[in-house]
Amino acid sequence: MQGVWTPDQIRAAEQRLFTRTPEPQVMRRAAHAVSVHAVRLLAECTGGVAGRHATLLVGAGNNGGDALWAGTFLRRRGVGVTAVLLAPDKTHPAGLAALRRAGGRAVAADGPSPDTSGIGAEAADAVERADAVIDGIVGLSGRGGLRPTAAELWRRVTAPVVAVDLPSGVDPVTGAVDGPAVLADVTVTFGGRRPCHVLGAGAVHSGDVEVADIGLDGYLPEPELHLLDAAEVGENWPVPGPEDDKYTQGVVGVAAGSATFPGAAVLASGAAVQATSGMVRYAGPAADVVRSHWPEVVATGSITDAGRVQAWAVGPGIGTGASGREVLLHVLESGRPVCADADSITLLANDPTLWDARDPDAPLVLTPHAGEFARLAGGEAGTDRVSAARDVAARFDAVVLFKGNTTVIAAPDGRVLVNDSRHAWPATAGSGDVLTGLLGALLAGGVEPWLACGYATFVHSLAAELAAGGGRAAGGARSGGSARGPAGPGVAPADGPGRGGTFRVGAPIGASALLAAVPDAIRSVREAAFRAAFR
Ligand SMILES: NC(=O)C1=CN([C@@H]2O[C@H](COP(=O)(O)OP(=O)(O)OC[C@H]3O[C@@H](n4cnc5c(N)ncnc54)[C@H](O)[C@@H]3O)[C@@H](O)[C@H]2O)[C@@H](O)CC1
Ligand SMILES: [K+]
Repeated sequence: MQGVWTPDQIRAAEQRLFTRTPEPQVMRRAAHAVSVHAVRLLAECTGGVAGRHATLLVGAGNNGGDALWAGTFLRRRGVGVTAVLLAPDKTHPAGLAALRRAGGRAVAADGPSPDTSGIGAEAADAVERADAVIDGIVGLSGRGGLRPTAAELWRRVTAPVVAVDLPSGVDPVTGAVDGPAVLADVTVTFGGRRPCHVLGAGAVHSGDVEVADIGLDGYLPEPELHLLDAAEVGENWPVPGPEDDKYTQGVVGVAAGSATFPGAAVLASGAAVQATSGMVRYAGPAADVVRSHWPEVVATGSITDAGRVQAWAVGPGIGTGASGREVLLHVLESGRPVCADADSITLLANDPTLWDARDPDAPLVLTPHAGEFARLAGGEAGTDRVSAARDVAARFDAVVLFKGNTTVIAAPDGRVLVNDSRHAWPATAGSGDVLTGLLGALLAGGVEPWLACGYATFVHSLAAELAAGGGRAAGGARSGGSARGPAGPGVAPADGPGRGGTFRVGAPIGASALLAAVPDAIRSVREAAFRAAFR
């Protein structure tokens, strides 16, 4: 599992590090890592390094200092470097002196300009003609969107971008973007990811995040957030062992759908079938339809005849009336782990007496989207979705999987996992029903609920991407080093509506296609685990 630390945690760790290693030395280490990635990007995007030109956007603080030192290292590789200074009076003095000594040039951002932008002609030229841009406008101390001069410079950037620490203009803590902000191809950060690299729009603006070692390891506390990787998901996805039969792997019960709306039942049951080799039971009015789609499901018309299960997935399409309430009550009283989604969340939010039916020892997972979350919480989540999810998890003693482009998974004890899918392919009707089925299967397989949410979300998101045939591409950032491709000198990036990963190839999918891709997604994470084990 990878960690994510808040700016305050990072700053405190840096202060402890500085008692052993002088601050300028740490900065040079950070800057060297930035220069390494800038060299890589230059080589990939222009086919060369020496003789190319990098432009540094330099703000008032240490983030600008990092950029200036990175420029100094680039000079040693024969790269022409121009620093555009946004606050000439406050520019990091040692960094600026070092760049000048190395033969780099510095120009003020504002100055006599041929237009009304206020950007000096030299600065405009340096930005527009750059082969690569290094964003050192603002880092951990950033607040709000880019200020006007920085925004005007950014508007002129067409070259690939390496952001220092984080893309300027993105809120370091929440990842929110509420003004102009840099869209980076690569963000080089130090010691560990910050929340803005994985939350909300910040995850997209960061592009590929590279974590450089600056010696912080021994000084960092428990991370604020956690991220899963494919290998970890694959290693822990339950598959049958030599001693297993259909019962020992855990039987999952699905209570979803209605006679008039059987789709949710088909999708949730199908997801459970694809996720587990054990047994799936379905109970509800869509039993015939479920059976016809998934003959392996043991389906019955009534929740009271469902038989024994090790976990329940309940809610999609059950309705918020009396029959839905009966189903939910039965499931909550079963004493089994429950994944409660969709209508069951609305039922719980509307009728607090339902909580009394719950066996306090049985884990409960709630999987709200924004509207359901607001109903549960009694108000909108706002921009700090992590704190909001943590509060609701503690309040209801449940694991809360708060859906969104970044899914936030909070446990009642305060642990938080995030899944920064950086694509929105799962935003399609019925995709939540698939997630519910996956989660039910993992809970029935005995996976710890917080992790089960993380594994299910990871596979769900990957299945959507595989089904869509997605990946970032033309006009956008590199994806696995491929999107911009190894273009020759002078080859412009392909046209596209965005930079920094905002444009994606692939085609929209429906939930059935997502569901069909689940086995491929599981196969892919298991392969990642296999490769990691033999690395
Ligand atoms: N403490 C250290 O020595 C180290 C810090 N590092 C770098 O230092 C950075 C933090 O440096 P600082 O604390 O000096 O602050 P920053 O460089 O993040 O910010 C500098 C100033 O920019 C201004 N600013 C805030 N929001 C802005 C916006 N939206 N647009 C334009 N200007 C804005 C503020 O006046 C702020 O004080 C980190 O992000 C990292 O890049 C690294 O060198 C590692 C070591
Ligand atoms: K930056």
